[in-house]
Amino acid sequence: MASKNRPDRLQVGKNHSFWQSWLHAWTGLKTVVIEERNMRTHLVLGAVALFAGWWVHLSVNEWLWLALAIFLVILCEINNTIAENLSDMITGPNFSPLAKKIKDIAAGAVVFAAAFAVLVGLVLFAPKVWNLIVSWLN
Ligand SMILES: Nc1ncnc2c1ncn2[C@@H]1O[C@H](COP(=O)(O)OP(=O)(O)OP(=O)(O)O)[C@@H](O)[C@H]1O
Repeated sequence: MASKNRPDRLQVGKNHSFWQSWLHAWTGLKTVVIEERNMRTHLVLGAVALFAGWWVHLSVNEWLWLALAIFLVILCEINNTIAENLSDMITGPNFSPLAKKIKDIAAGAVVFAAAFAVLVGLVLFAPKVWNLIVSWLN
């Protein structure tokens, strides 16, 4: 079947419009959220951090650091999912030392970004929580 006559779900050629590109990107994002438990965990923790930021009245700069930390973790998780799917597509259910290397490194990037997020969280929230505790005690 000619590429441009295929139903959308069988498309293999280039997108025909910005809208179609956007729709496929949106489908990709939904797929990561639906298929990856870790992504849902990151989203919940990110939402908790955003709520905490609203609660302690972060400044504009602090919001930017928090947003950077959340976006980095999500980007790395998306990247991790791409690496997992590519590996699975190539190796299938077989053990492959290269697939292991690729998946472990991609997972390492997520841990690296998560460590940055924890650091940002500590720098932003620890002093404010400490001040709150001190004001409650006095
Ligand atoms: N085909 C394979 N060959 C060798 N090792 C593999 C293979 N598939 C998975 N592994 C190992 O199992 C681990 C987990 O696999 P995979 O990343 O597919 O699962 P996951 O639960 O989605 O991981 P994550 O928690 O990073 O999202 C990999 O990091 C890798 O060490």
